[in-house]
Parts: sequence; structure tokens; C-alpha cells
Amino acid sequence: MSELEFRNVSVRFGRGRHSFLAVDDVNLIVPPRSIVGLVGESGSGKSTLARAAVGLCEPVTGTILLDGDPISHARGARAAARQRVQMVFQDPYACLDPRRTVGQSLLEALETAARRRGERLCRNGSAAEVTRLLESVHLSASYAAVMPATLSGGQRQRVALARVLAAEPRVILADEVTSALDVSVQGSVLNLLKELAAELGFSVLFISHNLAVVRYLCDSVAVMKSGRLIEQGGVDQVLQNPREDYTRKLLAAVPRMGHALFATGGNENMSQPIPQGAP
Ligand SMILES: Nc1ncnc2c1ncn2[C@@H]1O[C@H](COP(=O)(O)OP(=O)(O)OP(=O)(O)O)[C@@H](O)[C@H]1O
Repeated sequence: MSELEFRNVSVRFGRGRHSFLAVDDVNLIVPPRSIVGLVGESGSGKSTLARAAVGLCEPVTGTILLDGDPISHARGARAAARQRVQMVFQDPYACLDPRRTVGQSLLEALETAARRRGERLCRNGSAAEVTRLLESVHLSASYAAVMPATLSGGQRQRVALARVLAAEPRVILADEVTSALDVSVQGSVLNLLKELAAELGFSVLFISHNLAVVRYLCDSVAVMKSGRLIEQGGVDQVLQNPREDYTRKLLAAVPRMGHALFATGGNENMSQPIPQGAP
């Protein structure tokens, strides 16, 4: 159970006259065992804030803390703490090497995580660890032999999630993780994330444009506009009774808020991998 805190975090891109603050003095807490939604129009700085927490960009000011310990600008021992914060992206292709099988990708993630903990992965146990990771995302062990190109979008996102779980994260930053998926499988991936968060006890910063999904999944929600956090609170409070006009406009842009904008079931068959060479 861990708490991620952004304290007065600012991220600037570019230099001199052409530089601009993509994230401007943001204070946000992702409490232990909670799912916090992060919403806002495109370009408002949501991804940049999350990327700063995993070291993909460095804040110019402010601190990012995990359980009170700074993890930004981390080196050495603190880098080990930083691996406890993991990010899952919209495009799961990005983290899967197309030339490696699913099993090889998962093994690599397990080896990296072990190395960062200063341990070595036991050769005999590694196949069992790969199977355990696959089963945790409801894929059978036979997926270890499959190449990523033959997976469906939902299966690929499950493998991306399994890779992240190899690091035994305490916080997962989920950046539009279902927006590239067919609506029929979005719900099953969201439910898996929710189930894993409850079971393994990690917290989630969930970035999404889909406010119906945010309402379904999240305990609280924070709203970003032009790099600043302008409103945050319980999900019902912010989405039903927003304080800010900007939040009201975001809500107004969702035509069917209150109706299911995604399917919660999902129709993927996870028991058997798609055969190699399948279309
Ligand atoms: N590496 C970069 N270099 C320069 N500018 C960047 C970089 N990454 C992001 N930006 C800019 O920072 C601003 C915030 O981008 P960011 O991707 O964080 O927004 P976002 O709210 O996540 O948008 P979206 O919902 O479309 O993903 C945008 O103006 C974007 O163009």
C-alpha cells in the first residue's frame, strides 16, 4: 500500500522564449489503494505529469514522492523505489518487442526488476514466474510462445499489464489504456485493472478522456487545464456537481454521460492463444 504525491511539480519543454510550462505547479496525491482519475482536454498536461513520475521527463521544480520519499531525479537506491511506480500506455506495441515472444518479453521484465532489486532471477523458477504473470492477467501459459503481432489489442494490453506487474508496482499510471481498444473489450481490461488493484493493493492514476469510464473505475478525480490542476475531489462530487466551468464544459462534451459508454463484459477468448499466422 503506497501513496504517490506530486508536490508543486512543474515540467517545462523547450528553452528560452519558446519554452512553455506543460505542467504548472501541480499538487496531487494518489492515496494507497485508491484509483484517481486524471481528466482534461487534449494537451492539458496529463501524460506529462504521469511521465514525470516514471522519469520520462524531469520536473523543473517540485518533488514526486512515494510514501514520503522523493523518487524524481532518482539514482541508485532511489531508482529501485522508482521502479515501484510503473506506467501502462495507450499503445501496448510500444513496450513489446515485435521480435520476441510474449514469454521472452515477460522474462526480460522479470530480469530487469530483479536486477534493480539487486537480485538475480533463478533460472529454474523463471518459467513458473512467466506463467504466474500470464495467469494474473487471465491468459493461459501457452501465450508465452506467441509473437505480439498475432495478439488482439485486448490481449496485447493484458501482456503489457503483465510486464508492468513483474516490477511488483505499488502505483500504476494508466494512460488512456483502453482508448485504442475495441469497445467490446475495453470493459474486460478495465475490470482486470480494477481487480488487480484490489487484489495486489497497488494504487492507480487513471488518465482518460472517457468520463463515464472514470466514474465507473475511480474513487476520486482531478481535472487539468493548461498544465494546472483546477479541481479535484470525490468522483461523484466532481462529475455530478463540478465547481469549475471548465469541468462543466468537459462534462457537456460527453453526450451520453450516465449511460454505459463501454462494455463491461468483453468477448475475448483468453484460454487459447490466437494461432501463429492468424490474420
Ligand atoms: N516531449 C515534448 N516536447 C515538447 N512538448 C511536449 C512534449 N511532450 C508533450 N509536449 C506538449 O506538452 C503539452 C502537454 O502534453 P500532454 O501530452 O501532457 O497532454 P495531455 O493532456 O496528456 O494530452 P492528450 O490527452 O492529448 O494525451 C502539449 O502542448 C504537448 O504538445
